[in-house]
Amino acid sequence: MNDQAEALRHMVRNQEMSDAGRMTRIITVTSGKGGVGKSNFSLNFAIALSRLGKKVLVFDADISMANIDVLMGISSTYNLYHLLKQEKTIWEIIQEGSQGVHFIAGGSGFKDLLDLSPSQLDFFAQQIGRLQGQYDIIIFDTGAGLSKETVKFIAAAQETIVVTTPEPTSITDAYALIKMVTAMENGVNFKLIVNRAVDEREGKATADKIGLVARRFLELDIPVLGILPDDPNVSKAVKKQVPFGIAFPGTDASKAINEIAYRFAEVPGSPASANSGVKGFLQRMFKRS
Ligand SMILES: Nc1ncnc2c1ncn2[C@@H]1O[C@H](COP(=O)(O)OP(=O)(O)OP(=O)(O)O)[C@@H](O)[C@H]1O
Repeated sequence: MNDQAEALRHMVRNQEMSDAGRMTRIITVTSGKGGVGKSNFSLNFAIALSRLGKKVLVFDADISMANIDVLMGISSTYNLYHLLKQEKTIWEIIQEGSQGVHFIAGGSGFKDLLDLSPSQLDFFAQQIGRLQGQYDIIIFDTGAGLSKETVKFIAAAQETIVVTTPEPTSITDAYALIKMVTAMENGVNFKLIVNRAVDEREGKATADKIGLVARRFLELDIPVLGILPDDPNVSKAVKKQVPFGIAFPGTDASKAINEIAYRFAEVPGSPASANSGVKGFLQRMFKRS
């Protein structure tokens, strides 16, 4: 086991007593179209929440195109692949990233998380179960589009954030994703992030387009969690491999994400029940469909 994993394991164990009652809020971040800024949002949202004193874990659940570690310029020795192969425990694949945010790097090599053998699935569920009470917020950053496993993450999470840009292709794909998930799963709690808006007006118009059709054809209300501006410093930060919230704390995108995190943290998640937290997540993730 590497030193960092050892240190994390001890840290988490030491906190087990005091944190046992923590109710973890589980969020899935997804998008219909690729390249809309989902991973940048997930990571910088986690950093902003961490600055507000929340203990956050980002789980890179994009099995084919994982890149949360790349966005932070951290090379990961162990990742999701090693957990799924039962080679490492959950504590051995959790790493500490920027601003104290913990993360699990995505692994490649698995076509589908749900094509695991029963013993691999058992191990996975048991290891995820160990996260119970350890974090305030766990963010699952999924791949774009609608794979079988993304649907499972969406169905299992308490809240699903759909990221879109104002481009018509992105809007169409975001709505298609919401529509397809709604046809398969009941009661998904969607929220919308409009990324790369040239101004507030364009952001609101984008949200209205999705909100209107969702209300009319799906009878769904999709609240807007926030609007992020198109900001050249985001791309500069990506090239530097430093999250934009850290590389450019005063830039427009950072200010917007801090506000979004503040509002998000203010509003409690669903009330605590047997179905919330990690336990509820696992029950929904592995329920027979
Ligand atoms: N608010 C923004 N302003 C300007 N550029 C942005 C913004 N958000 C994202 N980008 C640009 O879009 C690129 C893609 O972002 P990101 O990798 O987060 O998208 P993604 O949706 O996670 O992609 P994938 O579908 O491949 O997982 C970034 O490298 C950055 O250059």
